[in-house]
Amino acid sequence: MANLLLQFMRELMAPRAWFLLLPPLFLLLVRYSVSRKQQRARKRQQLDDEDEDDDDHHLPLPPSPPALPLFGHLHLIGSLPHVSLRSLATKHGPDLMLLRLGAMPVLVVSSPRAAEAVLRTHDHVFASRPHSLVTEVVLYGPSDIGFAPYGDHWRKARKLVTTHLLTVRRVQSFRHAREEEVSTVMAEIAEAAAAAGGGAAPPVVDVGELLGSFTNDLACRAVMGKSSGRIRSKLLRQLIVDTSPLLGGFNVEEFFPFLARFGVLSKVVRAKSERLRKRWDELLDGLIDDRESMYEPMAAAAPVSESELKDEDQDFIHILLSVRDEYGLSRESMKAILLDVFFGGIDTAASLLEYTMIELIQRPHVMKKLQAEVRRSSLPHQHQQQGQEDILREADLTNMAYLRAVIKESLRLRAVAPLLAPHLSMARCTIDGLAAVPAGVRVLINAWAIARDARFWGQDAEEFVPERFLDGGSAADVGFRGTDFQFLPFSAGRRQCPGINFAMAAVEVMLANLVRRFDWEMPAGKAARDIDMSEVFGLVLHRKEKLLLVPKLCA
Ligand code: HEM
Repeated sequence: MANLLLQFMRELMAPRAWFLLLPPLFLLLVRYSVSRKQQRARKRQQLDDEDEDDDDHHLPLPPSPPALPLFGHLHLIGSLPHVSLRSLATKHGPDLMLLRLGAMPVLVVSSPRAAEAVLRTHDHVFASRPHSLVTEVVLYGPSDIGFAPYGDHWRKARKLVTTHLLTVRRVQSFRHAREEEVSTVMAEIAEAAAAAGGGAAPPVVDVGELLGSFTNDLACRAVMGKSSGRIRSKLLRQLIVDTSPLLGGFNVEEFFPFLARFGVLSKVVRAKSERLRKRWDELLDGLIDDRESMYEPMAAAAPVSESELKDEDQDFIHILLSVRDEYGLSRESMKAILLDVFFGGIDTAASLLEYTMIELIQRPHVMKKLQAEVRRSSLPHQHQQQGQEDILREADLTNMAYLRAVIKESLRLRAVAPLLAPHLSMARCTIDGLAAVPAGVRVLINAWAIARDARFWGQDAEEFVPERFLDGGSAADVGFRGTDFQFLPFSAGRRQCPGINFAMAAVEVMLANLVRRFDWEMPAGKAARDIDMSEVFGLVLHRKEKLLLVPKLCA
């Protein structure tokens, strides 16, 4: 896809859609030219009406680049929207910029000051999500947390997740599961590395695949108390990859809701989403049925509250079943929440780990420094359990400041969710006394651009320099928990990611072990600087190519 305009043309060229679209397109063009002026006049009037008693009522809308009729600014957005939006913002709105993608108004936020206004000062106004046919179908309503509009359902579901599923205590209770999974991955890599002896070609490991199965198995153990098995694991990861672009918020039918109203386009999108939902249904119903068949007889014999569940029964499905009545949870809501956990838990952490490995392999001095820290601090043999790989445990990581700095730097430079998730303005709002944002505007916070902006990070903003986060470094006091608006990998405010602890625990222990146990090299004939960094945009950014590296067992 060269850009969104091309994507639009491609949807139109779908064999069944083309002829059916002619009459609505014609009507659309007529309607568009007639109504454009009226719309502008109405909008101006609306702003004036809303603000009769408001000193700010003469505030302008945020700046916009010149637009095309009908398409608005769609033609300016390339296949990596966060990159296009950064270039546009530099020229037209370094803090705030108002675009029109088709018929959809979009506010682009590109500075910490503007991000703070949206995510803290006016959080209550911007805490909703735009409606989309895709989330309506794939996420059952949406009955999940991540895409639900702001309101009672979202509040309840969010409370359930933050007080029952992703608490600090619960995340700690998965420590053994994490360590076991790390141990399994280390054994697999060690086996591959050992196979290289006796003159055989050096083993090449698909690092992305290993990390993907690691985060996948961890999420499965949290959700259902055990790994998913190879086939389910593959199915799950493929489903996530297929869903991510649709949830990224750059879908044609969202730009042209009036086209969708004519039916044809919405039918195409609906059919695509329904196929996806059917695949999710099969998987999630299977998982819930499995656990329900264990839980129901237990609950019938002696009803158990969540606090009475034994540790080994504290998987998410079990907990959801035990609080089902208290929260009035339907089967659909349960599936939607599980989908959020899989979606949030698998791809994001795997992607972060993969990008971190690339940064390390491309910067041997950083890799050496990190290896020195994890190798110095390790006390592996005291912890080794029978039949398990000798790994660094989570308790060994407490004082590893460089490990944390490397992960933070990776979160900064390689934001896995570059535009966070789309927000929606629920009412008209004036920002910083600078500009007025109407109600019903989709809001994209370009966390990727903000985190690479030399105005806030210095001249080396585009460089991978973990030292900036160490004591005495320029960003020593900057954290990712939503109080520093130049660094928002998990966002801030009401919609902030509730999975931070879950993600960070997995990433830290895995990265520490990957670099402690092995030295990593590029396959023969390849140089680290040649790693292909082409990416596919979605809610989570993916690299297109596999990351193949050669592990060498460290003596
Ligand atoms: C490196 C890992 C992760 C990153 C970078 C990340 C990032 C994000 C971001 C940027 C958002 C959107 C915030 C907004 O719209 O303002 C989000 C939302 C969310 N994340 Fe994460 N996430 C990660 C891991 C996880 C994990 C492990 C889980 C669960 C197990 C999770 C569950 C969620 C949920 C449920 C939401 C929706 C929150 C809401 O709308 O109220 N995430 N995450």
